Amino acid sequence: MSAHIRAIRLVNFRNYAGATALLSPGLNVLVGENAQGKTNLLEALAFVVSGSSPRTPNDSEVVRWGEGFVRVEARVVDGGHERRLAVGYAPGSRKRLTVDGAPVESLARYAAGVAGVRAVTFFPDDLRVVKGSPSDRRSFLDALLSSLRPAYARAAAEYARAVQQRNQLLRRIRDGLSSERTLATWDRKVVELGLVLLEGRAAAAAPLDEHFRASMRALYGPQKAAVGYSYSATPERYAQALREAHSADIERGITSVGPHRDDLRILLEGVDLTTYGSQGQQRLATLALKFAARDYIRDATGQDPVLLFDDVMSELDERRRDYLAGCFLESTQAVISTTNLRYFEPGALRRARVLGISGGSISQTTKSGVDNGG
Ligand SMILES: Nc1ncnc2c1ncn2[C@@H]1O[C@H](COP(=O)(O)OP(=O)(O)OP(=O)(O)O)[C@@H](O)[C@H]1O
Repeated sequence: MSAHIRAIRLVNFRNYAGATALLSPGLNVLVGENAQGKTNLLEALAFVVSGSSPRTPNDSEVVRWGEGFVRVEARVVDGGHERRLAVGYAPGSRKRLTVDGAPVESLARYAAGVAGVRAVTFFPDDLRVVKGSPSDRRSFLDALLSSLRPAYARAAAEYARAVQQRNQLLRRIRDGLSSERTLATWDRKVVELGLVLLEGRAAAAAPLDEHFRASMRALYGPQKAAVGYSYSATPERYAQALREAHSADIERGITSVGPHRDDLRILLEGVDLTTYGSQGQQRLATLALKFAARDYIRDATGQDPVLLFDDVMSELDERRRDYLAGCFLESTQAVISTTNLRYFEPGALRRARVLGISGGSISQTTKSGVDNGG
């Protein structure tokens, strides 16, 4: 069986001064009124599993206002084995990541599942993956691939820096401060790193498409859905395309070709959902992409990631809600927030662990069903 989170402790995490929650395998429901801390608890679960927040690149934001540090601990059960994870951060110092008390020096390694557990998250902002800009879709792909391979995460970070430096050089050439001959060195570096990204993304494209189609069939309907990678230059043509763009790039002062210009196209019956999708279609396609990510991780690792989904039920019709509740119940572990328990049918709730969230505290309600959790 795949790993699941048995318990989490939050200290100074957003609106939580100090709180503990026990979780079960299968479905866990966080219920509470608006602005009580449901989203923050889901974020804390992702924070302790991956070492950073999926909602903000700025760690200081998760530190409770007026406090000097944040700490989140979790106990993860993997087969018969239990691991203790902890992420601590004080603004101005390095983030501290530990597994069973031993420091993990590299965030990329921690994020790529060193602790034996991964998460797929859904926050309302994630609708951007479908309706937002190409960079939102690239971030989705990069986060997924980084959660599987620290080498990919490192290449993505180095590639972004290399492109920035190349752009600076382009502007210097344009302003007559450097010679065009100096570009060749940067082209080589950019291509070397860019190819790591292109090859990783290309290898993921077909399985993601297959999983996305299957999820859309179940969530949306029989219409043909597809997700496809759209290149500014294919891996084979990349180096040449970069060379051919030299004079245009110098004129504009930006690198116009490479994985930082690519996109993921999300289609339903051939129609681009980014441009033409209805709200409901965009929402279901976002969810289907998240399930596709789950399936991709499962194929790659043999382990089910934990699903952390914020307020997914409210905008869906009853049939789709019931279908989703079934998926969550069958997951290794799903933690789902809601303002209203009526979005779950009674049979599903009986098999779920329900946690009440109010004003930054968590009340543990009992769970009749799969196990008694603790
Ligand atoms: N760093 C922080 N320190 C203290 N409080 C914070 C911090 N960041 C956010 N908050 C507060 O936490 C509260 C709870 O937010 P959260 O998004 O978790 O609510 P929620 O229960 O998911 O509500 P909703 O149902 O409206 O989405 C908000 O009032 C927010 O202002």
